[in-house]
Amino acid sequence: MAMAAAIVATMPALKHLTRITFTPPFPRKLQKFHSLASLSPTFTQEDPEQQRLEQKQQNQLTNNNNTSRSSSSTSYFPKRGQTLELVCESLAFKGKGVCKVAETGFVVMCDRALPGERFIGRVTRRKGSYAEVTKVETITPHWDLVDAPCEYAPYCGGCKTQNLSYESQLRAKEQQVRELTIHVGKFSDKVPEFCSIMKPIVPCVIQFHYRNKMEFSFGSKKWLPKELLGEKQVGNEKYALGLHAPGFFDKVLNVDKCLLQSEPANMVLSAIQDCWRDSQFGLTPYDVHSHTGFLKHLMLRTGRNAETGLPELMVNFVTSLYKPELLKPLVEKISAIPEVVSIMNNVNTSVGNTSVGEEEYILYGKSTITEILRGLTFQISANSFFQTNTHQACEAEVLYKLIEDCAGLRGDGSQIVLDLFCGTGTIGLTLARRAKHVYGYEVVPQAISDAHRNAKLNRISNATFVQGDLNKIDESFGNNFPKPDIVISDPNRPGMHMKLLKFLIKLKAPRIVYVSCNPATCARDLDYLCHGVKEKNIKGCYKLKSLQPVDMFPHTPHIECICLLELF
Ligand SMILES: C[S@@+](CC[C@H](N)C(=O)[O-])C[C@H]1O[C@@H](n2cnc3c(N)ncnc32)[C@H](O)[C@@H]1O
Repeated sequence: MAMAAAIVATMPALKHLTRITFTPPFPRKLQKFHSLASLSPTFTQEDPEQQRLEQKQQNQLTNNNNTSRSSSSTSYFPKRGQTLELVCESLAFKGKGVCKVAETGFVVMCDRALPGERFIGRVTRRKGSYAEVTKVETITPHWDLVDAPCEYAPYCGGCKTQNLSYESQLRAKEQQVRELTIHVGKFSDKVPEFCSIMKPIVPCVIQFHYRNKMEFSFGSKKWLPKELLGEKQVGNEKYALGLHAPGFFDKVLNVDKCLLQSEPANMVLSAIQDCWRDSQFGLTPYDVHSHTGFLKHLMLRTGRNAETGLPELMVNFVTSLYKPELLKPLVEKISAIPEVVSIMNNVNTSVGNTSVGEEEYILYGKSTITEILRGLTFQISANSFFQTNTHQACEAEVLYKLIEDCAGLRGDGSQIVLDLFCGTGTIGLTLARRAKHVYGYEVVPQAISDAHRNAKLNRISNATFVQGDLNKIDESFGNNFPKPDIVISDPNRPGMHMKLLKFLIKLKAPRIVYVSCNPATCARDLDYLCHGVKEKNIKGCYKLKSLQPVDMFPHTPHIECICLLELF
């Protein structure tokens, strides 16, 4: 694969606006990665391959349950529209409740059903060996019920488990990782070492205001709860700014405040909510049906000033056109908030729901914000990935400390590190101080520029970052770096591509640290690396030494895992 160093061309300043044009053709490819950053499940435009995989894994799990059903009831399959009385037993993918139909043991999945909850569900669709239901009515609530502090919690697609005690959330996540490791990863829990491999989940001490990045959508159709559906909404009252309501790609739940993001970010959100519908400004939300309208998304990102440690904020307006004069009143209002140091405009003319623009403009301040991590300073641009839980990743340093411990660098400066899916270089640069050289690979050109800038900023000269798509590697991949002693792989939710897995099996680096934000694809990839793929005549060559779940996302179904693999 020809991997070219990133080129992010900066065009001459246009009056007060700086225009940054991206190297084509990457934005099309990025759509799916960045839409995954959203909190709303409906907003995510997931890769069909990923959906097939999740479906397969779901079937594998439910098959396990469904094959243990009594033979008299194995023919049972509920009909579409049928109502059933159900009890939720546990949580599975995307936080869906796993329930069994009494006397048959047949498994159904229900969004927003929580462990212990008895409810009436209506069958909506058949999916492989199981069925999906929607909740009609709760008969008795779930165990460990707590009051959800957020007023939007019953509807919002983000915090699905806010009214489940945090201890129960942790238990459910730990159980989910364990089940996936056994059923998808094919690791036996009957062997004595299984208990020592599976580490208990690391909780997150701060359970609110932990997210440093939130992406809200502008919409022309406000989502309303059932009880308000009759209310007439005229003109701009129909407009909304918030998160997509689960199940509706075209309806937006209006939110004035989000308890997951920082206080300054909430100040910005509230300031924008106060005025964006004002007809004198002529601002319109983008309509996903007619493909008209101007405002698409609002991204708020919180960092910290490297000298003072105080919060600093980036505001990114994603619009369908480049019309900075329309944004001027909003820019004037929010630039008055002292924490706001950067206001960006990503212009996205495509009909897709992505927040990455083909062009990016600075409307106010600088084009990056900073964050401090393990004594290093990182500059982050609007479209670069950065771990979203600042406390767990940066302040308490849980995640990066665990990664460093797993990497187990000797510290004599003799070892080579390969940092796959390196983003802005955070993992590689924190390891570079103890390594001979770090080689990082990443698809987003902006993230690669950030990584170069971050290496320079921290006076690290033993790190090389290269832009390229790790799903498209060919035989030549690996020719440009020496054999690594340690591979770090930190992919997005779809996990690693088969080409990359094959490369790693052939490469045979002594150690792999696999950092994953999707325990399902993580289990699949661990299975390939450790057990191989019979049909493809690929032999696995790694032993799973430890699997450590970390809660980076309280109240949401997401789980982070750090796995250590060693060559047998
Ligand atoms: C979970 S993030 C990890 C980033 C980084 N390791 C960190 O901790 O900040 C995954 C990264 O993989 C990148 N990525 C996604 N798909 C990729 C691909 N096919 N090839 C290379 N990089 C990819 C994303 O842009 C993102 O920066």
